[in-house]
Amino acid sequence: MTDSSGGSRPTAPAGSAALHDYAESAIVEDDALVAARARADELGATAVSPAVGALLALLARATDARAVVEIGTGAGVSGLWLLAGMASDGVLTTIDPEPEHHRAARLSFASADIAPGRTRLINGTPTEVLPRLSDNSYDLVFVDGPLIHHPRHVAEAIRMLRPGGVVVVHNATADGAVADTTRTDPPAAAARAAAMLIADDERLLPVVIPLGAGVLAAAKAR
Ligand SMILES: C[S@@+](CC[C@H](N)C(=O)[O-])C[C@H]1O[C@@H](n2cnc3c(N)ncnc32)[C@H](O)[C@@H]1O
Repeated sequence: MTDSSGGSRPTAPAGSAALHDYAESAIVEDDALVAARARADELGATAVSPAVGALLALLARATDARAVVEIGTGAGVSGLWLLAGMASDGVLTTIDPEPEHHRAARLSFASADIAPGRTRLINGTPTEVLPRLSDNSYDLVFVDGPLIHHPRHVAEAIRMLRPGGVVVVHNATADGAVADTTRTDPPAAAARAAAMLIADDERLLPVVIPLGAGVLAAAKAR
């Protein structure tokens, strides 16, 4: 899905906004993703940007992911990207409390010819559902629910990750507020608390990736 055709590929100019634009415009989404993105817009379930999607696929492939948990299904945009990078027999477990979002995601998965057995959609709030998922069992956990719940979701994600697994937190900088010590509002505090849970865990190797709404990724020691 990356445009490697040469002639029409944008060149990378200097400057962080231009670099950001370049990173996003270098990714070309297929028809199923374009349709899923339109469903997400209709529902107001803000989807990951194309570059964040490509990063999810890359991390799924790098971890040879067979068991992935997603917190916040939306209309299935990030799910499609995760499935694109996962092993062909991998299963995506994706959790969302909104039945309408799951209906849209089912359409998105079907229109991309994803076999029904490769997705497990769990309707419920992640704080109720996650404690039922096993410790040390998942290759990748993607956290993309409401920012205010990130600390609880990240704590569960760390517990569920297998050694060598990767946690990916979306909207991790709260639009940059996480670095501004004067910001003590609940979203900024939640983003900071989630980041500290990761920073304070010696088993985790973290990095902040300035793509889309800001991504924090961390690999668990083997
Ligand atoms: C940003 S959207 C997810 C977008 C999706 N990951 C994608 O990129 O296509 C956040 C999702 O979290 C769900 N959500 C709402 N309330 C929630 C809650 N209390 N806990 C977890 N998820 C919730 C929403 O229904 C919404 O679908």
